[in-house]
Order: sequence, then C-alpha cells, then structure tokens
Amino acid sequence: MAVYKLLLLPGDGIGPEITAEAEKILDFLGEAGVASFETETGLVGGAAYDAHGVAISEEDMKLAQEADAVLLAAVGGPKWDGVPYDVRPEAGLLRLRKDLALFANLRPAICYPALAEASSLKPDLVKGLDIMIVRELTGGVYFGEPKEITDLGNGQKRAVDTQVYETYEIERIGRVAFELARKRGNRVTSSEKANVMKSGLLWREVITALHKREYSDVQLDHMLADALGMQLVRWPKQFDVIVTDNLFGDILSDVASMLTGSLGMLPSASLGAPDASGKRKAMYEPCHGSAPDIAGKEIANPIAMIGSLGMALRYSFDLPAAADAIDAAISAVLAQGLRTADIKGSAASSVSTSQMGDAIVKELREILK
Ligand SMILES: NC(=O)C1=CN([C@@H]2O[C@H](COP(=O)(O)OP(=O)(O)OC[C@H]3O[C@@H](n4cnc5c(N)ncnc54)[C@H](O)[C@@H]3O)[C@@H](O)[C@H]2O)C=CC1
Ligand SMILES: CC(C)CC(=O)C(=O)O
Ligand SMILES: [Mg+2]
Repeated sequence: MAVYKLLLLPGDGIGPEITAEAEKILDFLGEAGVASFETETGLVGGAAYDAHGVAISEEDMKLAQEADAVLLAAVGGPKWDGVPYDVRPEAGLLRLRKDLALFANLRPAICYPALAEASSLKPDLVKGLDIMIVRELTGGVYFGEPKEITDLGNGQKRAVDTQVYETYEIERIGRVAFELARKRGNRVTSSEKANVMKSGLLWREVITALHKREYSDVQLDHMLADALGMQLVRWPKQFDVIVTDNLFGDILSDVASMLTGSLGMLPSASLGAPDASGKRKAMYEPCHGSAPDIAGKEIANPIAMIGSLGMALRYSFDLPAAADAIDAAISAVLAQGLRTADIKGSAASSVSTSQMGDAIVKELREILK
C-alpha cells in the first residue's frame, strides 16, 4: 500500500475542529487499505505566532517543503488584530503559497443536488452547477511591491499596494485553465479589468495569444470582473472554467460559494508546476477563513475541508476512485438531510461538526466496501 506524507496545518478558529474531521477520513482510508498516510501536524497563523512569534516557523516550512502535500484549514482571527503586519496570521498562509510556488488555485463551485434549496438563488438557477474557478495565487496585488503606508507628515497617510503580473505568470495560469477546460465543458472565461488596469490589459493580451497559439479548440470569452460578479448571481450555469487573478479570484470564489449553499462547502487545491518526474508541490485548503464567529461551538461545516482532502487524493495521490468516493459520500449525507447550521433548511436535521464527519465516514465505508 502506498504511503503518503501529509502535513496537517489546522491553524486558527474553526481550523482544529474541521481538521479533526479530515483526520477521521484519513484514518478510515488507512484502515480500508486505500492508502496509508504518514501525517505530521504543524502550526500556522495565530497558533504559530502564539508559540513562536512568527506566522510559520522555519521548521514547519521545511516540513511543508518535504511533504507530498499540505492540508491547511484556516488562519486568522481578531485575537491577532494588533500583531505586526509581517507576522500576522495570514502572512503564514501567503508564505506557504509563495515559497512552495503554488501558483494555481483550483476552486470548484459545485452545487450538490440536495443543496439547491440552500443556495441564496432560486433552485433552478443552481441545480447542476459545476464551475471551476482557477485563481492565480502567487502574484498580483497580494505580493506586489511596493506595499506600504507612508506618513505624509500633515496628518495624512498614503497607502500603496501594487498589482503586478508578468507574461509568464499569466501564461502558466492560462494553461492550467485551458487544460482543465478540455477535460470539462471546453469553455474558459478569462476575467480582469482591462478597461481600467494595465495588468488587466496584459492579462487579456497574453490569454488571447495563448488561446490562439495553443488552445483554439477551447471556447474563450473575456469578461470584466465586475460584470462577472453580476453574472455569477444572475445566471451562474453559463460558466465552465473561470480564470482570473489573485484578488478577483479570492472575491469571486466567495461569491460563488453561496451558489452552492455556503462558504463552508468550497474546497480548493493550490498547485505548483510539475517537476521532471511529474510530481508537484501542493496544498489543499478550504476557501473559507477561520470563522471566529462560530469557533469552538462545534457547528462549523467540515465539508470544504473534507472536500479539500478529496482534492488531495485526486491531484497529489493519484487516487481518483477514493476522491470520487468522498464526493459521493458527501452527496449521500446531504441527500439524507444532514445539515450543519450554515446549510440548514427548514426540512433538514441539524448536526454538529463531528456528527457530519462521522456520517461522511459511515457513507464512505458503505461506498468502498
Ligand atoms: N484561507 C484562510 O485561512 C483564510 C483566512 N481568512 C481569515 O479568517 C478570519 C475571519 O475572516 P472572515 O472574513 O470572517 O471570513 P470567514 O471565511 O472566516 O467567515 C465568513 C462567514 O462564513 C462563515 N463560515 C466560514 N466557514 C464556515 C464553515 N466551514 N462552516 C460554517 N460557516 C462558515 C463564518 O461563520 C462567517 O460568518 C480573518 O482573520 C481572515 O483574514 C479569511 C479567508 C481565508
Ligand atoms: C490570505 C488569505 C486570508 C486570503 C483569502 O481570503 C483567501 O485566500 O481565500
Ligand atoms: Mg478568501
């Protein structure tokens, strides 16, 4: 049986609660002989700051570099609002993404049939929804320099963030989107603000040229990011693959999450480029944050986290059947009416975080027996 090295980074807020549910799945997969996982657990975000005064220690960075994959839950929270900017919890997550060169963030927004009623849109608009948002993750305004606040000395301050993209960064994320589209609905919508941003102009130029040169078999449309936000809530099923920059991808995927019922439903895979042997660095992380408003209450939805583990099985461990089984188990428990508080409709029975995890393991056991 294959053995995979997985680094768990529970982080802050609801992070440890949802990580415990992912660990139940890992234990079961080991028990069932699907694969064996050698796990280590590290600290990131506020938890790392409290222990070491940094958002991630060098030791944990080394573990992340050496692992076959990282499974990170979430970082941040009001407890760390006053800490220096460079060591704020989010800096740990950004460093992991940057140092592991995880430039491609895949955020699938899939509406499970049983949750069409839980969406903020009318069920007909979201039933069968299956969008893949491909977000550029190591460039753009989250990383561009200069990034500073200057005291102008007259009672005023000036803050600067820099949006910067180079051709190769746009090309490589474009390639990920076109390749994914070929295995799905064969359509890519590229999104930026070419009407007001130079980086948007370059983005459109590079994606257009790449399409013409290598992917003319895929249907390509361009849509300004503000209009795309509107179209996501007007008629989301028009989209197949959406490719966009770091900031717009962050915002648009949170919008898309509500189409599926809750932010607690959206998993993600953050992938690097394959090396000569085809292996790539990867981190799997729910799209949501640390949800401090519900932390410690045992009501967080663990599905985004468990779905992220499913993506690890698919993209890092070459276990597509086990990944499919996790998706099927999630779908089945939702069809049985089990709901955490964030997706609870009138007819559903409310379960805790751990009850949801247990129910998914139980289904998985049935599916894989
Ligand atoms: N990847 C990460 O670690 C991210 C971290 N953050 C950080 O998280 C902290 C809180 O940020 P917020 O803006 O409140 O965003 P958030 O994503 O943590 O929460 C937004 C809303 O969604 C709900 N929610 C999120 N995940 C849920 C789940 N699994 N089950 C049920 N409900 C869920 C929360 O209760 C809250 O009402 C901040 O420090 C922020 O920087 C935010 C986004 C991503
Ligand atoms: C650095 C993160 C807190 C940004 C974010 O919201 C995300 O990646 O989803
Ligand atoms: Mg976000």
